[in-house]
Amino acid sequence: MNDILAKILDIKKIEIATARQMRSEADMLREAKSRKDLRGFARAIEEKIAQGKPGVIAEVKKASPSKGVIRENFNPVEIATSYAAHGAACLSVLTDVQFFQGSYDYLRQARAACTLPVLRKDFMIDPYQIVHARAIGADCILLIVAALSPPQLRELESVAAELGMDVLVEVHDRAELDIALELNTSLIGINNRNLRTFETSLQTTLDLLPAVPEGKRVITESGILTAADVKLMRDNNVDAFLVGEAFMRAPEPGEALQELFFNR
Ligand SMILES: O=C(O)c1ccccc1NCC(=O)[C@H](O)[C@H](O)COP(=O)(O)O
Repeated sequence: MNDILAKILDIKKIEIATARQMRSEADMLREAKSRKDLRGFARAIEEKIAQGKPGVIAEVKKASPSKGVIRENFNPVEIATSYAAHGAACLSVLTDVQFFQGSYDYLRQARAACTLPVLRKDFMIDPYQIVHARAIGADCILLIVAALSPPQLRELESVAAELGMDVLVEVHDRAELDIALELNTSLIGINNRNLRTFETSLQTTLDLLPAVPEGKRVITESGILTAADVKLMRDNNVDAFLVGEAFMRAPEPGEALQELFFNR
């Protein structure tokens, strides 16, 4: 495993142990199960695509390991409202504090500001985090194949399913894709960014596409910056996108979304 991912996962283990001491899993589970406000994440993407539009997961991200601070003037409520007004299907909100300057409050605030389903974008390695994700309002969780063994993936997917949540499983190469295809989820995120080198190439999505069977929904992630990038993907029948930086660097993130995806 590469250094940055290993470092992130080591810190997650400490965070989870601390969180468990502060609040028991049983208590968190009660809160998660008491919420009756699930929003269908996969369904929202499919609805956009059924209308002939791209399904855009719009990211709420202040900073990242590869880019440092991306957006100084960071207001999750304004960003979420803007995304919702300009045709996003869903939100992705970074909750990792140390590496992405995210926060649980950002997720709560962004979700409360609109009616879009929300992905908790974090490094999930333990059932506690999934229960916590639902307790703070998330509708979907991310599972990164590079960070988890197949039994862990199955366990975490089943915890999410018990809570009614959707799962986005993320891959970067063919071996990871083969593992992801063993899961139940339809949402296959192909991350164009190599998390070891941070090199980003849309060719990653194009290379893996032929190996994805019917019935799975490919979401191309990372490095979508221009109209030409969107066209390349759509010309290859990729209709779902996860985009952060291109929107976060724009003065008005929702307008940037509309410009990139809908003013064609
Ligand atoms: O972006 C990073 O530096 C990074 C490093 C280590 C693990 C994950 C990382 N990024 C998370 C993402 O997947 C992106 O936030 C997401 O795909 C959006 O990408 P972009 O449109 O390029 O901001």
